[in-house]
Amino acid sequence: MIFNGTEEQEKEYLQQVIDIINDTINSTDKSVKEHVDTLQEYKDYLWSNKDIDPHEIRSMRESILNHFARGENVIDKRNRLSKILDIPYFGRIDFKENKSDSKNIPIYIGIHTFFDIKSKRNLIYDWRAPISGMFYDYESDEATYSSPSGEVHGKISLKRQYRIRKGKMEYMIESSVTVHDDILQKELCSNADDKMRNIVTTIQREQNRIIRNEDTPVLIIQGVAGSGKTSIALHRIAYLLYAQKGKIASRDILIISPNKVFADYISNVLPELGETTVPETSMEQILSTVLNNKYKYQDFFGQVSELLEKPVPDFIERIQYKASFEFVSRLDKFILHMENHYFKATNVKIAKYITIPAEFIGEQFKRFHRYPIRQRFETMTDYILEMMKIQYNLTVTTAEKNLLRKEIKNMFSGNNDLQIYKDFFEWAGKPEMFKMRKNRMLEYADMAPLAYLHLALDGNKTQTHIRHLLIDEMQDYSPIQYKVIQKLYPCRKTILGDASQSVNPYGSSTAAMIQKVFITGEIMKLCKSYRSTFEITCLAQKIQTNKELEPIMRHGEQPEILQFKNTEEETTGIANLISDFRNSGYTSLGIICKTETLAKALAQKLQVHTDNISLLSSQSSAYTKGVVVTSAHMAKGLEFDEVIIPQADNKNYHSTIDRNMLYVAVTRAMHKITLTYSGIQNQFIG
Ligand SMILES: Nc1ncnc2c1ncn2[C@@H]1O[C@H](COP(=O)(O)OP(=O)(O)OP(=O)(O)O)[C@@H](O)[C@H]1O
Repeated sequence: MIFNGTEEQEKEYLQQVIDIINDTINSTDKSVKEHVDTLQEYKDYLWSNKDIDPHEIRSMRESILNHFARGENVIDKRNRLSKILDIPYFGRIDFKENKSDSKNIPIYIGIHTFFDIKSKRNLIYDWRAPISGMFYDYESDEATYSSPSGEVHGKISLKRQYRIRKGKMEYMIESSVTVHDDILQKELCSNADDKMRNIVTTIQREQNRIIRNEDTPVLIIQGVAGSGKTSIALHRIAYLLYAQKGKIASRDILIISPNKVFADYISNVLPELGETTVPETSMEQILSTVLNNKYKYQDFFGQVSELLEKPVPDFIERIQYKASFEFVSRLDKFILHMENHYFKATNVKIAKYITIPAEFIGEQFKRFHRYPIRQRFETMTDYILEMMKIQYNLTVTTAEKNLLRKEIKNMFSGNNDLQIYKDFFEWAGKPEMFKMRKNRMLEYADMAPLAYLHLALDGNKTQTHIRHLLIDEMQDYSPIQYKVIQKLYPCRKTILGDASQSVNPYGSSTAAMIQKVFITGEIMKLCKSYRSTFEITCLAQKIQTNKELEPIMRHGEQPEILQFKNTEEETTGIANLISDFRNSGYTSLGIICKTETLAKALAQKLQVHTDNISLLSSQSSAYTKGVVVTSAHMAKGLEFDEVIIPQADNKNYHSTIDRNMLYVAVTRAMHKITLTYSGIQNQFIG
C-alpha cells in the first residue's frame, strides 16, 4: 500500500508535519530563553563579584562563549524552521534500494532538511541532499544516486509534486513524464517579479547536472537567452555551500556582475534558498583597485554608449586590438623585454670609501629573477648589504640603506605604469593604439592591460580568501581581462554567459576563448530557452539565429510590429500600449530603447501622457516593477512580462552591435512583445 496514497491523506500529513515543525519551533524558543537567562546569570555574577580569580574568569569566559555559540545555533535553526513553515516541501519520490531487506521509503523534498527528534526520522530532505538529486534526474523506475559510501541503485515507484503556499496544499500532481512539464509551464506562465526567484521546484535534468558538478575547477556555462544560466549559477552556489559545508562559506564566494541593478535583481535567490547573499563586485572595480584607484577611466557603459552613438573606426580598432590573444602575447613579450632592457645598473657610492660596482648590482637583478621586478629592489638591497657585511665587515646606517634602495629603484626605468604602457605601444610599433581621452581619462579597454602590466611588475595581489568566483555575462569580457582575473583569483570558478548577447562585440569572448585562458575549464551548454513564449523566441531567432536554441513549447500572443506616421504618433501609440498594459494582468513592462540617451528622451515625452514611469539608467541601483523605460544594455539579464521596443526602424538598428542590442531587448520579454517605429521597418525583423 502506498504511504499517503490519496490527496486527502497527503493534506492530513502536511498538517501533521506543520504541527511537528511548530512544536519544534516552540521548544527552540524555550531553549533560546534558557540560553539568554544563563548569559544574564553570568553577567549578574560578574557584576556583583569583584574579586573573582583569573582562573574562574577564564573558565567563565569559555562558558559564556560556548552558550553564546549554542544560542546562535538555536536561533539559526529557529529561523530556518520558520522559513519552511509556508512551504515545507514541494516534491516526493518513493525509493527502494536494490537490496532484499530494504523498504520503499517516501522522500519528501524541500528547501531544508527537517529531522523529527521524536520519531528519529528525516521528515523533509534538503533539495541538495544526494538522495534528492534523483527527483530532478529521474521520472520513475530505475534510479541511482551517489551517497558518501558509494553509488546506491534502486527503483523509484512514485513521484509527486505539490504546490503548497502558506502551509496549504493548492494541488498535487502524480508524476508521469509530462507532469514535470505541466508544473514547469505553470511556473513559466506566472508574472515576472522585481527580484529573480528560485526555481528549485522545477530544475531540469540538464540544469541539475550543472548545479551538482563539483569536479570541474572552472565551469564555463554557455547558455542561450533565457536558459536559466543565472538562476542555475545561483542554485549551484547554494548547492556548493551545502555540499562543502565547513569548507566554504558565503563570504568566501564573489560574484562579478555587470551592474548594481543586476546585483540587486539576483540578490533574493540565495536567501530564498536559505543561504546568505554573497559579496558582489564589478570588473571595473577590480581593475581600478589593482591600479590603486589612480586613474580616471571611461566605464564599460560609457564604451558601449559611444559605440552605439558615435562609432569611430579608430576606436573600434583599438578595442579589437586589445581584445585579441595576439595582444596578450605581445604584452607578455614586452614584460620580458623590460626584464632585459629596463634595468641599467650603475655604480653606487655608499660609505666614504666604498662603491658598489654596477656589474655586481646587475648580477643581483638577474639573481632574483623569480621575483616580480618591483619586488626585487628591497631584496637586492638586503642581499648586497649582507654581502658587504661579510666581505668588508661593514654595517651601514638606515639612511644609507634607504639611499641604496632608492638608487637601485631608479636604475629601473619602468616605475611608472602609464609610461611603460605607452612604451609598450611604441615597442609594438602601434603607437596609434593608445589614446588618452580628454581630462586624462583612460579608455575602458586600457584598464585591463594596464592592470596586467602592474601585476607583472608589482606581483599578484592574489585574493586567496575567495574560494569560488562566479562571473556572469562572460561574453562581455576580453581575454586580457580574464588574464587579470586568473592572476587575482586562482580559486574555482563558474563562468556563464551567451556569446549571442554581447553588448561588446569588438571585445567579447566566446566559451572556447575563455577555455583557452583557463585550461582546466570545461564547457557545459544549456540550449533550452525557458523565459519567452514560442512566438517571442521565433522573433528573436529571426534577428539572430542560434541553431542550438531549443524553444520551450509555451504559446502566447503573436509579436506585434506597429508602424506610425511620425515620432509624435509613435509616442502616443506607446502611451496607449502602456494603458493597455495597466488593464492587463501583467505587472512589469519594459520599454527598451537602443541607448540610454533615447530612453531618457522617451521617458520625458511619455511623462506628458502618463505618470508612474521609472527610468532605469546606468546610475540606478535597483530594479522596480511597473512601467520601466531603459536601454538594452541595462535590461540585459532582466526580464519583463511585456516588452515594447520603440524606434525599431532601419536607421536606429543597422550595425552588428545594433543587431545585438535588438536581440537582447527582444529576449527580455516573457509573455508579450510589441515593436514600434516610424520610417522604414527594420531589416532584422523582416
Ligand atoms: N527549470 C526552470 N524552472 C522554472 N523556470 C525556469 C527554469 N529555468 C529557467 N527558468 C526561468 O527562465 C527565466 C530565465 O532565467 P535566467 O534569467 O536565469 O536565464 P539566463 O539564461 O541567465 O537569461 P539571459 O541570458 O537571457 O539573461 C527565468 O524567469 C527563470 O525563472
